[in-house]
Amino acid sequence: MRGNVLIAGLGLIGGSIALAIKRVHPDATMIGYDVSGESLRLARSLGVIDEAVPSFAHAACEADVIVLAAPVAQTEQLLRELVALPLRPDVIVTDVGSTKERIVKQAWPLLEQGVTFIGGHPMAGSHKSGVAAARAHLFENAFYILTPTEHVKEEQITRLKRWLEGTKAHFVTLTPKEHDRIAGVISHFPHIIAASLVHQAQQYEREDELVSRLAAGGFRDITRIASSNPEMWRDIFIHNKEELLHLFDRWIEEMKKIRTYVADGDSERIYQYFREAKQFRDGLPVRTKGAIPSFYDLYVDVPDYPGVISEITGYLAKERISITNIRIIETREDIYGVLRLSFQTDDDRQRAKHCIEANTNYETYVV
Ligand SMILES: NC(=O)c1ccc[n+]([C@@H]2O[C@H](COP(=O)([O-])OP(=O)(O)OC[C@H]3O[C@@H](n4cnc5c(N)ncnc54)[C@H](O)[C@@H]3O)[C@@H](O)[C@H]2O)c1
Ligand SMILES: O=C(O)C(=O)C[C@]1(C(=O)O)C=C[C@@H](O)C=C1
Repeated sequence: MRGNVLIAGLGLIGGSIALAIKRVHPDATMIGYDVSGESLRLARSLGVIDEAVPSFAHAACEADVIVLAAPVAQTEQLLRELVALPLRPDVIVTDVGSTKERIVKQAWPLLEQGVTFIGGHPMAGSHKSGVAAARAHLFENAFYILTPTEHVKEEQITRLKRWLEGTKAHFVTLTPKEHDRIAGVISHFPHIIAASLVHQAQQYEREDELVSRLAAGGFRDITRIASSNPEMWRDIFIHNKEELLHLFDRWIEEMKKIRTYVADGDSERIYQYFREAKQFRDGLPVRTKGAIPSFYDLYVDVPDYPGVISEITGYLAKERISITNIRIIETREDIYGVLRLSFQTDDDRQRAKHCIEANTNYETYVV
């Protein structure tokens, strides 16, 4: 498709959307706007956008598609600005914000003017921020929630999906309320838990500095998202306040329950608690990205000697198999460690498995 696509907010998500659109619509002109001149320059020099503009209003009036990709409070502000502008009559305005009710409410005056606004939320991301972390494939296989109101014609929704087909995401339509309720449980609330675990460790650290030095595997896994952008999460918590307050109450009840089992030394209930959680967690779809991103991981039991990682990566490089991530899991006392290699596709993972098995005696396994 041809046309001017304006991305307002050139961070991780705005940048990734721009790259995804461009790979399927090379004739479209990707125009970028950001309050940060630095992000704008970087987006231009990385080839994420074709043109960088200093004025949102001017570019918005010339755009065929407008993607609002700033933090949610700023997205509301951008929507207020759009209401006062003479936009093209067939423009599609969408956003990528992690909350939907307040944003869609803010878009009402636009909808009343007959402008197409379709709320959106690609349900994948990272704790990293900024355009340097943007990737065209970030949303592959992820759920991409759309929250159109009854004002929006079906053909406009189809047109937006066509623009976004390079994301290779699965589109799902929800009401803004449903969206905020579900996102509250599986995305927003977990971020407060991660941050609170880090606060707890920090308080203990004041008593014993070994705490952070020993913080390994499990703690790092469950708190990864505490490294996310605080500005973005502040705004999400302000937006989704009602759902989150409800979740705090339920969580406190949940903690009281499991606390009682532990206080009573009730081994059966404690076991059941973990078992039921494991069953539900293990049953979640693992090959689709989304709230829980899927990684094509391969685990390798490796002896702990210098050079073992370069030995393995060397074999993979010879067969031109690219690794997206590499990590030694847990510091263990025994002589074997577990190396976790992540790949972009299942095919790469299978090839890597055969390659390592053919060249070494190390055991490999897929979880
Ligand atoms: N990070 C994630 O995992 C994730 C996933 C899905 C959706 N989202 C949503 O996407 C949006 C962007 O998040 P991100 O992770 O890309 O953040 P980011 O920090 O990487 O990028 C945000 C960009 O917006 C710019 N910005 C701020 N105010 C602006 C304004 N008024 N006008 C134009 N640009 C402005 C910033 O300078 C920055 O470059 C947020 O609404 C967030 O809720 C984030
Ligand atoms: O993977 C991460 O780091 C994320 O936090 C991504 C995540 C999520 O909670 O799943 C964060 C916010 C979004 O709105 C969508 C995705």
